[in-house]
Amino acid sequence: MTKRQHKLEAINLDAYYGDFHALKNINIAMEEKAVTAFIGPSGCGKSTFLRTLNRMNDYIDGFRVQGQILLDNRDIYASNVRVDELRKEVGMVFQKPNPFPKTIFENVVYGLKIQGIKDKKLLRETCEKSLRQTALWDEVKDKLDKSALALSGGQQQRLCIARALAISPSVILMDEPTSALDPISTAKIEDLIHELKQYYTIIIVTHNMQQAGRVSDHTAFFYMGELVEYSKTKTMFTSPKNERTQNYITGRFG
Ligand SMILES: Nc1ncnc2c1ncn2[C@@H]1O[C@H](COP(=O)(O)OP(=O)(O)OP(=O)(O)O)[C@@H](O)[C@H]1O
Repeated sequence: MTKRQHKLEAINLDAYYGDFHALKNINIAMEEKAVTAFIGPSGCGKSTFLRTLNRMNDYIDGFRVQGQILLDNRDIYASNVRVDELRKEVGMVFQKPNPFPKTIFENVVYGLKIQGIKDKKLLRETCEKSLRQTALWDEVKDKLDKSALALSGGQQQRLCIARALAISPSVILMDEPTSALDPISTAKIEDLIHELKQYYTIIIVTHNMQQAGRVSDHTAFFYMGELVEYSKTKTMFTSPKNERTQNYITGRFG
């Protein structure tokens, strides 16, 4: 078997909100075309870390990082990196589905249009392909010109994933993508994650340990800004090495 590549890597990464030290010397290498889950109690730094992976925190006043994040071995915080290019490569899906108040079609092709792509055939083809990838095509193909806001919450989240896929990223960051969804919609997104990992590197923040167990290949446990343990998901849930990990996954705190 060929050795799997590391798609993303953090090296001695520290992050601060002003004086507050939110991430402490994080070292982790995340595998290509696999799912990595970030777990840990509220406020431990999962979202902060996820957002450093496409520089989403750049918008926050007083936020700064030290150390490196390598994407395909290139430091994404290097001065010559174009953040708009980075975000094309590293897409993001948020906790609450956030479609724009536009048609389904316009939502999916939004990123392409921003890039100046006007070719109608290309836009239509990309729209269909992305909606098929998120198993939404059959449900919406007859109402592409209807408002995305009329879709159910679960459909809206799959639409947001389709919107992220339309710009051909290689990494998709998901910040608690199912926490606002019912169990059936959650199962659909989990199935989707399973399909998508053939083509994409997926990093997911989740509060739901069963979900981490179901969807991820590797799991990272964070606690108070530190990466406490990182291993294959099976190993983490059957024989965690650290007592804090054990306490967390057995529900003793959280
Ligand atoms: N914009 C901000 N300004 C200042 N501090 C922040 C900001 N965002 C997060 N923090 C702090 O950084 C720490 C980590 O927050 P983060 O949102 O990354 O945690 P989390 O593990 O994702 O939590 P949750 O599971 O509740 O979403 C927390 O102490 C939080 O209060």
